[in-house]
Amino acid sequence: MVSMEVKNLTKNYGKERAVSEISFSLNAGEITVLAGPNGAGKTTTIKCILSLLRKDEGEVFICGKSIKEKSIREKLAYMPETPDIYPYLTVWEHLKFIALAYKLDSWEEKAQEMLNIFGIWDKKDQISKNLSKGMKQKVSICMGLLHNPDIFLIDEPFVGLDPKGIKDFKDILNMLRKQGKTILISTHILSSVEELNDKIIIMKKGKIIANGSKQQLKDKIGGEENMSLEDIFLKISV
Ligand SMILES: Nc1ncnc2c1ncn2[C@@H]1O[C@H](COP(=O)(O)OP(=O)(O)OP(=O)(O)O)[C@@H](O)[C@H]1O
Repeated sequence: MVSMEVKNLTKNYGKERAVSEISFSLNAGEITVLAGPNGAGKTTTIKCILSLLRKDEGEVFICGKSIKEKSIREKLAYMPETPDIYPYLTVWEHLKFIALAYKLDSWEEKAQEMLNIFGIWDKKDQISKNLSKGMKQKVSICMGLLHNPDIFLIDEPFVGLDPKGIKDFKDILNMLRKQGKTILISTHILSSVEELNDKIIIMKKGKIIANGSKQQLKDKIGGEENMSLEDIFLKISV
């Protein structure tokens, strides 16, 4: 089932066209990997979807409804590459902030469970300024999960996480997929999503140059059976 549809999205920075009339859809219960060389337009695309950047043209629909409706935007969670957290709030206050913003009831148990999964429960009263980069990333992930959104847009999720953090986050992504959530992961580290993709979208110079399952992309280039996602990407994008 299609849960998000992007139609003809275009974004210019001044005279430079960063994203050029791209269209794609994301399905519920699937993980889509958004890949592309530096400057391909991946972050611009995600930020336009979230209305963090004003798009020049195009429309985004969530379950058939325009993303312009505020209530629809609450279905989304964004996990940026650089954790967007407040230096003088404690870890727990960040989660409380999300609970207040989304008017959540009985959020504490879930918040505690998530902090435990990521091994940062003992940091709950620490101000975020003093956390390591990976710990900040974990707080940002917990914030994204707390309001139980349906669609996750995630930029470089594994950069900065330690091996256990990566494994825990992969387990969470798999669980969300099983729950029927929609997940878009933008990453350069394709080995990290080798087992974690249903569809791959490859962008280059603001355009989509490939879109399909790993098998479909492999067939497109006549690749060998055991070809890795990284090899497929390099063959298509270079
Ligand atoms: N604020 C900005 N002002 C002007 N140009 C920008 C701005 N942000 C991005 N660009 C340009 O838009 C294009 C797409 O950039 P974008 O950051 O979306 O690419 P990306 O695929 O996310 O790259 P990376 O993998 O390096 O993070 C690039 O040519 C970049 O220089």
